[in-house]
Amino acid sequence: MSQTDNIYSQPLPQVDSFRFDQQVVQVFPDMIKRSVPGYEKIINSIAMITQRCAQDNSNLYDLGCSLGAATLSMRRGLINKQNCQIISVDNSSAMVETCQQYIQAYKSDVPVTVLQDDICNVKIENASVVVLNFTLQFLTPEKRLSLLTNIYNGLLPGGVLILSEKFIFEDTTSHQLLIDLHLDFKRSQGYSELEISQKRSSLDNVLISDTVEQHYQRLQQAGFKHNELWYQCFNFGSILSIKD
Ligand SMILES: Nc1ncnc2c1ncn2[C@@H]1O[C@H](C[S@+](CC[C@H]([NH3+])C(=O)[O-])CC(=O)[O-])[C@@H](O)[C@H]1O
Ligand SMILES: O=C(O)C(=O)Cc1ccccc1
Repeated sequence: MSQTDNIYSQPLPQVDSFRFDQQVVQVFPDMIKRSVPGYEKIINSIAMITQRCAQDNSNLYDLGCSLGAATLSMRRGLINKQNCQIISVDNSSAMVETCQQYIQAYKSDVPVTVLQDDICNVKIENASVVVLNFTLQFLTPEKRLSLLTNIYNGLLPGGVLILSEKFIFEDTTSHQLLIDLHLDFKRSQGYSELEISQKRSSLDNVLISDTVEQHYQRLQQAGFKHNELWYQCFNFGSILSIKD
């Protein structure tokens, strides 16, 4: 299945900006598991949140689905729900192609549609669960509020948004320690100093993090009144937002 991520293991003459291309697709499950502390916990919890929050006759969205890990988790949470469908969206053609294969590999009665599109162009409608699992951070900051507003407007009463992100922290002492702990996590997963530093420069200006407070503010501006951090490990975490 997935290969070991060694994309940044050799010195590169020039480190290009990070892209979700075919090379990344080939190692993606390994890369994300070894780079994001708590990733598997969040993926597994998405099934539990879905089981409790999905509504009969509704749509569920996985925005920035990559290879569909969150889609498959949502689908596992949909047992005993009637007439639900999942719409999974990613703008990387390489991701979408392989995602289709992953989804088809597991049999299920729940229909899944995988779309190659910018998530900013997708109309969210009749939604009970929307997942943004480490995707919002890759959108230019100016586009973030309108996406969240679109999601809020497309959610049914009682519908939820699961928003997972890499955070920054206003308190510089806490910020530095949590960043260092993330680097320790990557070292513990077998990444070398060279891999860590080349990956970091490839993500410069590509992955733009906000503070938890900035997320709360933006979610409130979008209309969400109930926003709570339900999981955090170092500088990675996930917010659950509920529409009244
Ligand atoms: N504007 C956009 N429109 C559509 N897709 C986008 C856009 N910008 C970025 N993406 C896509 O968002 C995904 C982010 S990865 C999500 C992991 C997944 N959710 C997981 O639960 O495994 C997170 C990470 O690698 O840290 C990539 O597949 C991009 O192509
Ligand atoms: O690798 C990192 O340092 C990250 O911040 C997380 C990540 C994981 C997978 C793709 C891009 C970023």
